[in-house]
Amino acid sequence: MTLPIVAIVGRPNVGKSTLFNRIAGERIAIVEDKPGITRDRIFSRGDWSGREFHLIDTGGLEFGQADEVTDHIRQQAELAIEEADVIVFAVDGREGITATDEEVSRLLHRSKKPVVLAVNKLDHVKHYDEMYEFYQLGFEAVIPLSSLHGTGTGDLLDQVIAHFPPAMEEFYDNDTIRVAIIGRPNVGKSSLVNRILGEERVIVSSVAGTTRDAIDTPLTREGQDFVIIDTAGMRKRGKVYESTEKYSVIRALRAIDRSDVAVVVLDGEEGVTEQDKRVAGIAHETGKAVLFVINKWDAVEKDEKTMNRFRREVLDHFSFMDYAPILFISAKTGQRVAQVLPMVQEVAEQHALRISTSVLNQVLQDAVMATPPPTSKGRRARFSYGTQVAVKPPAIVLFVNEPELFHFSYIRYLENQLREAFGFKGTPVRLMLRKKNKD
Ligand SMILES: Nc1nc2c(ncn2[C@@H]2O[C@H](COP(=O)(O)OP(=O)(O)OP(=O)(O)O)[C@@H](O)[C@H]2O)c(=O)[nH]1
Ligand SMILES: Nc1nc2c(ncn2[C@@H]2O[C@H](COP(=O)(O)OP(=O)(O)OP(=O)(O)O)[C@@H](O)[C@H]2O)c(=O)[nH]1
Repeated sequence: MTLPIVAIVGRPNVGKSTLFNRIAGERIAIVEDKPGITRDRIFSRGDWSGREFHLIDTGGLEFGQADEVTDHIRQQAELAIEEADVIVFAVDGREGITATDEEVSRLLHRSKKPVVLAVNKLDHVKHYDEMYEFYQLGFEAVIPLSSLHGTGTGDLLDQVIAHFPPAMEEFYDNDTIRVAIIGRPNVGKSSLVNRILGEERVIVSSVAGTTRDAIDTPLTREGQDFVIIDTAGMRKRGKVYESTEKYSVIRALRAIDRSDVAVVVLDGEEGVTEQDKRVAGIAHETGKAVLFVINKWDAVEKDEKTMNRFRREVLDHFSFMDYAPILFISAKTGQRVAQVLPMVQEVAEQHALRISTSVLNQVLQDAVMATPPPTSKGRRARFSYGTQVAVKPPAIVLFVNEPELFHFSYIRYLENQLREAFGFKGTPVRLMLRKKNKD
């Protein structure tokens, strides 16, 4: 399902980042616990009243050609207008309306996108009168709030989700493997898609795109249906933000949401960049199966150690995704491109793997026997049993006596034991601790 995108825009210092952190709050904290994940505090997920969404702080985006502050804000607003489903326009309730606020308002009005005006920095109810002036900007939803204290953000989110488009239906049946080809600009995504479609064993069906902003290509290979979710349809040539690398992350978000498997394309010539980490991190956090494809391998000067060196580089940067297989290919010459779809199929199967409770517990009991859980503060950690509660990705609940006695490193140990026994190649595995009630 495609999650709606909410973008926060506004001039500098009105409190966009503070508001972003407030809304993203808990999730950011959770994510930061995991070592190795880049947290740039520009993209996050939020949820409110059971509706999940992506949140973007456009203030954190860099725009190549912006010299003036107003240029910069205009570009943020344009990006929000293009990409967001709902725009949160933040202003400083203490300073009143500025010329820049008025200019942004005009742009937003012209776009006809739903806008919720967040009148920030009203830390006390007695300041709420300040908000009335902002009705002059012509937006219907005007919400007084304090991002600092967290007051008013609930009312803001009520308004935001009221403007969400209805949940979009997927047309593909459950057996169809949905593949997102993602990566930063110029790594060769389009070239790879074209190569795959040109493969002998692939039958491309002619069904047109099924959602409003992605071009989907359904195909069949040896009886297995796939759909390649291409982000090309979202490309708007000539826009200022086209040149910004972070823009491509927004494109990737949409595609990843709808996929089972994310094929993360890296440039073999250039190596791994921060941007790659951001894109791949999204696939990991959203629980998709992942396959790394190192493209342009034809252009890399190689000796017998090059492949291993690159593999190590990938592992260094993506230590939190060491489950993902790595393929070295050339979209240009076609080298190993024929292995991409079979590998996608393999990780998709692992992503949907269901382990019976009895088999699961044999493995877990053996693991606990071999290395018992730690003792801490004189209390002994005890594991009772585990059960798989979900697939895509596999999620396993571990019932224990005291969840807080189980450290990250021990959970990681159990995960490794499960991977050794069951594979789970290419898929994240979620392990969750629950306190077992005394019986
Ligand atoms: N009193 C008060 N101060 C706030 C509130 N929200 C943000 N601030 C302060 O305003 C300043 C700017 O906040 P930021 O969140 O960095 O603002 P921003 O809009 O992201 O700024 P840029 O990154 O420059 O675009 C900081 O000193 C915040 O602590 C609020 O609700 N009340
Ligand atoms: N040497 C070499 N060049 C490649 C290979 N694959 C793609 N390229 C080149 O890399 C450039 C970018 O390829 P695209 O397929 O357009 O890359 P993309 O990732 O779709 O780029 P965006 O549309 O900007 O997102 C082009 O000049 C391709 O010819 C490859 O396997 N080897």
